[in-house]
Amino acid sequence: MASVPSLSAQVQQRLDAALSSALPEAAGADPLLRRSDRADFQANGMLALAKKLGGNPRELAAQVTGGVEQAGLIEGIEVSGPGFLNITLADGAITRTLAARYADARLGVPPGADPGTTVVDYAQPNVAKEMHVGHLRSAVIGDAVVRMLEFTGEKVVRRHHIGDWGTQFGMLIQYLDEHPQELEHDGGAASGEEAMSSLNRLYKAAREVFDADEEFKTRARQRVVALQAGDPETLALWQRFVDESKVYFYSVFGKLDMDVRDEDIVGESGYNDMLAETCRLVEESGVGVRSEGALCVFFEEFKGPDGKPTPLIVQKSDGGFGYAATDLSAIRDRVFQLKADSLVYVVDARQGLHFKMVFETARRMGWLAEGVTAVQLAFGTVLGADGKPFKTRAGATVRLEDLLDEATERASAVVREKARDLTEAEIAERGAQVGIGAVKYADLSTSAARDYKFDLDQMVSLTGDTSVYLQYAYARIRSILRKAGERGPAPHPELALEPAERALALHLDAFGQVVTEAAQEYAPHKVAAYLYQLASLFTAFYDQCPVIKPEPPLAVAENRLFLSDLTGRTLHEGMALLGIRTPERL
Ligand SMILES: NC(=[NH2+])NCCC[C@H](N)C(=O)O
Repeated sequence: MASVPSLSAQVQQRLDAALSSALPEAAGADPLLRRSDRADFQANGMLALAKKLGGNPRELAAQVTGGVEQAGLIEGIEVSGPGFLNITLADGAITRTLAARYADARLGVPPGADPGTTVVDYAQPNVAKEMHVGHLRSAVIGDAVVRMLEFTGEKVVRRHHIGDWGTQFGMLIQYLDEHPQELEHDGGAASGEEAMSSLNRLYKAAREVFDADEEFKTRARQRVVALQAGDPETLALWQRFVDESKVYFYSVFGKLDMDVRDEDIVGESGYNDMLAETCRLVEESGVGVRSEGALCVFFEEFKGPDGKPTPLIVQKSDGGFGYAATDLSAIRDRVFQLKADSLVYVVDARQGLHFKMVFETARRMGWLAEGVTAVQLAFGTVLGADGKPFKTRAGATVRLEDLLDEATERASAVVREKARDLTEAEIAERGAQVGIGAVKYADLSTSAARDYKFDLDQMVSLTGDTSVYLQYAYARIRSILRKAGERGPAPHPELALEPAERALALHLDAFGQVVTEAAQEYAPHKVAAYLYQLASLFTAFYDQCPVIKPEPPLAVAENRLFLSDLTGRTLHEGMALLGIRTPERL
């Protein structure tokens, strides 16, 4: 079923028609329509237009006003101030539009007009290493971006570009070869925590031998060569590190309630076969030049942290390939094999220079040609309460699993306090949904580029801009609908709307536009801000407009139940786009 145009789209259409018949030369000009508290909508576009055409804005506004078709949609339209149009909608039109929305499973989010293929590079931890809060941000933001894009009809290819290749594996593999029992677990598969702690133990032990024993060092270096040459025995040992790490990754992603699929994990090693070719192309085209043996691309425009222009090193002087060669190869794969027209990299802002140089190199190579965009969705740093990068008291990186477990524990305490008739199992389940939701929402509700403070107390708070507040609003709506008994939700366009009903209804109308914009801009925080406002407007509505007690007339009750139900569904869908659960009861 086709989505119903929003009220603002309907008004826009009538204004466009009036504008082009009043002034054919102004056809297509943007009337700059927005929500307003003075009327329902305000259009400010006449000012700029009059300036451009050299007329009087108030006169132009009056002329357009006279030509707007009002029937069935607009109750009043008047010119105010220097030439604004204030537009009030007919109550019945508002309710009718939302009633059509009610029957639309997409809640007014239009399927993308021209869907393409987007590769989202996110949730990319490193093999044999602990995940940190930066990996959490990439996972949470990337997951929301994927969900939003998919909902708007875009074809999405997920890529978890894990760090699974490089010289550091020589030492680890050699050590494992000499101590094969190190990654063996009694009783089958290890838990994520066990997997990571054995990897940590192994890393430490290997490092110690590596630093103390020259002969081991030599053997470790030979292992790097064997790995790069594709020696089967060496590859098999390497694979054990990858598999062990995946047990750990999956357990963290599982706790985050994220579904990561094996086929989407294409780590650095996945581009190994392309590296030599990538370098050859870069060198032969002249885009890269040899400098002291290394293959470099130079830029006037990008300066390193020291203020001097830094080159992108595609191949080191010893012949080794690094991070950049892999990313350049990944671009070729994504553009030419996966046929992507958009590439999004959800990566820490501190890798900004790397991506600028990689994208510019790919542009010079013609790999990122017209019609293909590449952006880094750069995110800021997670800070501790002290405003410094988030660390434990002892200065160590915080273990992600501990963090998530603590969030769940705290949330369970909040749930238990409020719970009247929940079993322990239910409390644990809700605790996880609330706790993980809180961590995700805190991350998603600030724009990605900004740093934010990791403050669990604030995150699980019932008041303020938190996921718990939104989850409670949802659970409250579900409870109202259950309590309504015989009376059910039904729209009544014949009824006049109270101000709080009207404000809620007009906000509900905007969902499609907000989601479309947020998806296009890779900006989940816009959805979060929308939902917070929705929950706040619902609270005001529920305070001012009785739904169940004192019992309103049947039609009024049904109409309010209808607004409540649509609010609930919108909250549910919006939270789902952020990857956050909305339990039926809390
Ligand atoms: N295509 C990419 N370079 N993606 C980002 C990878 C992030 C890297 N593994 C890290 O932990 O920092």
